[in-house]
Amino acid sequence: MKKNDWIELDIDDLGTDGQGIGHKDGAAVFVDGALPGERVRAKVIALKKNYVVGKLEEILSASPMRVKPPCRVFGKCGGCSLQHLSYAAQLQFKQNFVRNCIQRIGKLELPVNFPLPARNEYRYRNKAAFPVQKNGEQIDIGFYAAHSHRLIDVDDCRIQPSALRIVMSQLRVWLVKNKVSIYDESTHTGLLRHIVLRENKAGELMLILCINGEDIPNKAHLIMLFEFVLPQVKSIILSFNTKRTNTIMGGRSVCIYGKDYLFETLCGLEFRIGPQTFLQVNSAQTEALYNTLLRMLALTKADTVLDLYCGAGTISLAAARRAKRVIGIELVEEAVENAKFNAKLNGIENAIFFAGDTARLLPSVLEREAVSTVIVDPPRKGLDEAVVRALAASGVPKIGYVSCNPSTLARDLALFSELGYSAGVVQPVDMFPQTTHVECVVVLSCKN
Ligand SMILES: C[S@@+](CC[C@H](N)C(=O)[O-])C[C@H]1O[C@@H](n2cnc3c(N)ncnc32)[C@H](O)[C@@H]1O
Repeated sequence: MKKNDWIELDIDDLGTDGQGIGHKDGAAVFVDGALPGERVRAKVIALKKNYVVGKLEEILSASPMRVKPPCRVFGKCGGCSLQHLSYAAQLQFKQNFVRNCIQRIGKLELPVNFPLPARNEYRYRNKAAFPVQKNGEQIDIGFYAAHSHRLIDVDDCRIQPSALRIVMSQLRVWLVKNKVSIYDESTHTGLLRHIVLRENKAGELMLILCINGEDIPNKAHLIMLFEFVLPQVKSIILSFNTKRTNTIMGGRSVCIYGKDYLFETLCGLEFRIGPQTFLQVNSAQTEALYNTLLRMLALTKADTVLDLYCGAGTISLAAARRAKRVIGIELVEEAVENAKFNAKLNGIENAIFFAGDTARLLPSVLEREAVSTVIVDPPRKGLDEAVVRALAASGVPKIGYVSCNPSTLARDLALFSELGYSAGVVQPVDMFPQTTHVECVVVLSCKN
């Protein structure tokens, strides 16, 4: 095979980013947009050391699992990668993906259940974050194309809140009328960098403008555009981010309209959520995730629970109702303030929270407290090795691991297994339909 060759091949697998994988002349060929069970014609566009990249030119025989993607920028935008696959087949893909990670990375043989399906296949996200770029005279607001910083302009996104459309059009009016300058990452000049929208289950919205500066022009006009047209906007925040960084939010923020928080109801509890505070992006499915974890942990009023990476205390407070006592640890101070507030708001008196890095705070907490169960819900990079070693050295009887990345989960389970823990069944929970992402819950028990 050489570049620009036309090839025909059968697709027999899906890659981690949702690309179809077939084989030709002994090489794996990755073809974006092709599905297992299909015969396709592709043009060779790159020959890498271990694989070939083909561009889909024609589907010669289509998979019965193929569906028509509803989004007009599907295939261009780097957001969703599975809109062309039926939802049932997406779930099957996710189960296989988790199983492969556990076997290949973790070298473990664990039962992996079929994923709990999401209640909504579209419009399920409660948070949208869009970069803004100047494109000649036009302002592009949207998503980056896959593996690039090239922006695909969008006026709606099918997995985001439906209010997004109106938010985008009102923002464009304000941007143009007030000649708001747009951030240019190559020169580190210009004001507006990102737009973030959060929505709670009641449909209330928080709009966050991430700016490279200290203020925006004509705030009154911006507020007026939302106050009358979209009264669901309860909060407008400026987040100051003047660093040369890919991080979206800056460390400081100020509320210029309404309140600097939204309330969300999860598992029958109320949570105050600030602009910096992590919240699972699929609120409806978050309840399924937490209920799955709590069912698998089977907490009793004798348990002292340590909830690591606790965010605004959402899991902690749901666990506190079933346990003797809960201790939460979280890096972001605003989230910890919200967690403390949320405990009071819900009349929960058996939960306390500490702000700081888990690896730093963990040893002293484990020494002080007779912890019977630990919950970990780390970011995608998984657990620091020091955290796994500290937990294993403490001999805590039970660990509930919530993971948004099956690869790092498998790596961490392997280390726990070496250090005397055995993992039970892995339960994937689909929080992210139309994408290859999947959340997993697994409970580990100390063997001694
Ligand atoms: C996947 S979220 C889980 C949050 C919470 N359990 C929930 O369900 O909403 C991971 C959390 O870990 C926090 N975090 C990241 N690094 C941390 C660290 N080194 N120590 C403590 N918390 C950290 C993040 O701020 C975030 O709130």
